[in-house]
Amino acid sequence: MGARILTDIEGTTSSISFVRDVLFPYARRALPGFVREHGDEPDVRRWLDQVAVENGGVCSDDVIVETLQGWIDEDRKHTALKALQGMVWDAGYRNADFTAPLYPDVAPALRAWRDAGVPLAVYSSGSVPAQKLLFGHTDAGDLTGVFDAWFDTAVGHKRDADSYRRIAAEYGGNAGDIVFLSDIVEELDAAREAGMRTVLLDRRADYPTPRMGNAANGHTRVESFADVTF
Ligand SMILES: CSCCC(=O)C(=O)COP(=O)(O)O
Ligand SMILES: [Mg+2]
Repeated sequence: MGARILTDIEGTTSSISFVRDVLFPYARRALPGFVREHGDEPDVRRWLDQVAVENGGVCSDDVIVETLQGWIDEDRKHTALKALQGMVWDAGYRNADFTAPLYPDVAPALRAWRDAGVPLAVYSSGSVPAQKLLFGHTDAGDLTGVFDAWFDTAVGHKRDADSYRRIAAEYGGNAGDIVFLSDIVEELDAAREAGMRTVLLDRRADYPTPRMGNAANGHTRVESFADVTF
């Protein structure tokens, strides 16, 4: 079987600043109103209840919202936060409050790989619905159709090799056929431990100092999707 691509989002297909300076502040601002309006819906309540449990049990929605806002400030990759953020961003994309900028090399490469028959998948800490929203509203159009599979922290955390083993089992093929693209060395280390091939995206806009030598920890290093080979 040939190569299969698995890509991260933040720092890999889209800038860190889009996620930190646009998406996270939007979610932070919109969360109180969202919880007031939708907090009784079972699909929302179950995530709010998980946050309450982490807070030691029963607590008010105001406390839950403050907890979630604190987690946003810490960039915590908690599955409940990520699920709720995705629901909040839905309104932002639908109202055209923002679109998702991709690095300019990303859409052409994804389309070319797709046209060449290379399977494509996403693995992000953002929930699968949030991933689909982002790729459905990029500045290069709706790219959801290029992807064959989507993975989030339901398979486990991104620095844990077992997450990549689960992805390999679900995505199909051998782990060694999967090429994981990410800006985070610790994620690439975990993917390599699971047998995947790895490519470090080292984008100047996100990482002003090039990560050469030890800083790349043996992972193939590129600055653009145009330079990814497999
Ligand atoms: C699905 S877009 C939002 C990305 C996000 O919430 C996040 O935490 C970024 O994580 P990634 O694993 O893509 O670096
Ligand atoms: Mg990333």
